[in-house]
Amino acid sequence: MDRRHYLIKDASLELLVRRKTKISDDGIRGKKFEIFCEIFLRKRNGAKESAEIHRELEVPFSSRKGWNIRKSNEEPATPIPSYPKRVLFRWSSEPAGRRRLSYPRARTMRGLWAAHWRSLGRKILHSSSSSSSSSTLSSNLKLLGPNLPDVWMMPSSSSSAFRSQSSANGQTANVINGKSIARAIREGVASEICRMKETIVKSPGLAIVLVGGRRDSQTFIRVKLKACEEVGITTYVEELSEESTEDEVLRVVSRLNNNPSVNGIIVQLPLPQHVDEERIINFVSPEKDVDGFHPLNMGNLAMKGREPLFIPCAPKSCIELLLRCGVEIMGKRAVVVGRSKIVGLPTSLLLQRHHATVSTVHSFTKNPEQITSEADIVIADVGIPNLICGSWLKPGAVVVDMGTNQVQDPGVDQGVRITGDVCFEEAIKVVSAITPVPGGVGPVTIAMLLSNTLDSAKRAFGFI
Ligand SMILES: NC(=O)C1=CN([C@@H]2O[C@H](COP(=O)(O)OP(=O)(O)OC[C@H]3O[C@@H](n4cnc5c(N)ncnc54)[C@H](OP(=O)(O)O)[C@@H]3O)[C@@H](O)[C@H]2O)C=CC1
Ligand SMILES: Nc1nc(=O)c2c([nH]1)NC[C@@H]1CN(c3ccc(C(=O)N[C@@H](CCC(=O)O)C(=O)O)cc3)C=[N+]21
Repeated sequence: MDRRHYLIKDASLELLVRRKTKISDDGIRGKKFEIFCEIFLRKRNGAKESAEIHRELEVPFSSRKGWNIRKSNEEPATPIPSYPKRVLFRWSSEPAGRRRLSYPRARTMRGLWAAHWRSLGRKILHSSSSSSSSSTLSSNLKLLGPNLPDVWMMPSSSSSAFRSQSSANGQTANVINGKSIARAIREGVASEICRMKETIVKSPGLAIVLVGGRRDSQTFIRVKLKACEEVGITTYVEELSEESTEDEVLRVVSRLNNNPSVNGIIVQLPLPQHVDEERIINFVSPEKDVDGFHPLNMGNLAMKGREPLFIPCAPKSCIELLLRCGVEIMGKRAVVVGRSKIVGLPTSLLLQRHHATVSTVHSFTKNPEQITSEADIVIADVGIPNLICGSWLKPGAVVVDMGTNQVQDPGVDQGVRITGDVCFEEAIKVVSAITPVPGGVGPVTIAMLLSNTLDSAKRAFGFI
C-alpha cells in the first residue's frame, strides 16, 4: 500500500487521508482513500467519547476544485491536533435502530473557527454514522459538490422524514415528509446566516423579478418572500407590468446584476409570451443565477467533471429527498417523465451524476407506461394531474412527484386545490416510498433556493 498522505480540503473540511490505491497522474477520481481522524463527542448522558474514524472514501470527481487535494508529508498520528471543547454532539437513535446524530447549535463558540469545527464534525460524523449499506449515500452526498451548503444536516431527532401509510392490501408505503426535511434545511441556512451577520455584518440578498400579474406566480413569490424573511435573507421585488418590453426587463436585470447587495436573482417563469425567456435568462449573471437556469450553469451541470455554480432548486430538492430518505441512486433505473429546462432535464442530469441509469419520457414517447413500470425510481414533472397511475409503477418503486397542478374542487376552500402528476391513491398501493403533493418536493425546493442564495452570498463575500 502506498503510504503517502494527502490532505483533502474543501471549504470547511480538512482531512488527512492515506492514499490506499495507486493514484495515477491523471487524477484521483474514483480512487479510494482511507480517512483517519479523531473526533470528540459528548453523549446525551454527559459521558465523553473520543471516536476514531477510519473510513474508506471514494473521491467522486476528478475535479480539484471541489476537493482541493494536495500531498502532505505529515503523519496522521493525531490527525486533528486539538479540539474545541465546547462543541457538543448529541446521540439519538433512529426508529430503524441505526445510530444517527443530531447537532444542537454550538452557541458557545463564535466566528469562523467555531463554524469550521461544527461543519467538520457534521461531515465526519455524517460519514461515520452511515452503515455499510448506506455508504453510497454519504459518497453520493458529496457528489453534489461545492454547491451544497455547509449547513447540510441530518434531520433533527424530533422530525421524521417518513410517515408510513398502509393500503387495503396490507402494503406499507413511506410517505416522504418534505416539510420536515425543508424545515431542517431552513434551520441550517438560518444559523449560517446568523453566523455571517455576527462575523462580517452582512446578509444575503435575493431579488425576484415578476413580469405581469399571474396569480400562481404571485402565490409562489409570496411563499419565497416569507421563507427568506424567516431565515434572514433580504429581499428585493421588482414588479413589472404585463406589457413591459424585453428591453425594460433586461434593464431591471442589469441593475440587479450590478447591485452588490443582491446575491441571487430570480426571474419568475413563465414570462409573458412577447418576452423572450431565453434572452432574459442569458442575461442574469451566472454568479447570481440561484435558479441555475443560465446556460453556463446548466451546461456545466451536463458535463462530467465540471461544476455549476448553482443547481436548479427543484431537481436539487428531488435528489435531496431521495438521499435523506436513504434511497440508493447509483446503478438504479430512473425514469424522468418530462424534460423541461427548469425541472425535467436538470433532474435527469443530476440523477446521471449520481450514476443512475436514466431514461426520459416526454410527450412523444411511445408506451410510456411500459418504460416507467420498469423503473426503480420514477420522477414526475409533467403538469398533468394524475397522469401516472398505479399500473405505470413497479411494485416497490420510489416516486418523486414534482407536479404542482391546480385542480377545481368545490369541496375545498376557494374551490381549488393542488395536486401532483401521480395518482397518489393508486401509487401508494404499489410503491415503497412517495412524495405527496402538497408537502413533498415543493417546500424543499423553496429551502434549496435559500440555500443557493446563501451559497452565492458566501462566494461573493469570501465567507467560509
Ligand atoms: N415542485 C416544484 O418545486 C416545481 C414544480 N413544478 C411543476 O412541475 C410541472 C411541470 O412543470 P414544467 O417542467 O415547467 O412544465 P413544462 O410544460 O415546461 O414541461 C412539461 C414536460 O412534460 C412533458 N409531457 C407533456 N405531456 C406529456 C405526456 N402526456 N406524457 C409524457 N410527458 C409529457 C413535456 O414533453 P415535451 O418536452 O415533449 O413537450 C415536457 O417535457 C408543473 O406542474 C409545475 O407546476 C415546476 C417547477 C418547480
Ligand atoms: N424562475 C422560476 N423559478 C422557479 O423555481 C419556478 C418558477 N420560476 N416558476 C414556477 C415554478 C413552480 N415552482 C414551485 C415552487 C414551490 C412550490 C411549492 O412550495 N409547493 C407547495 C404548495 C404550494 C401551494 O399550496 O400553492 C407544495 O408542494 O407543498 C411549487 C412550485 C417553482 N418554480
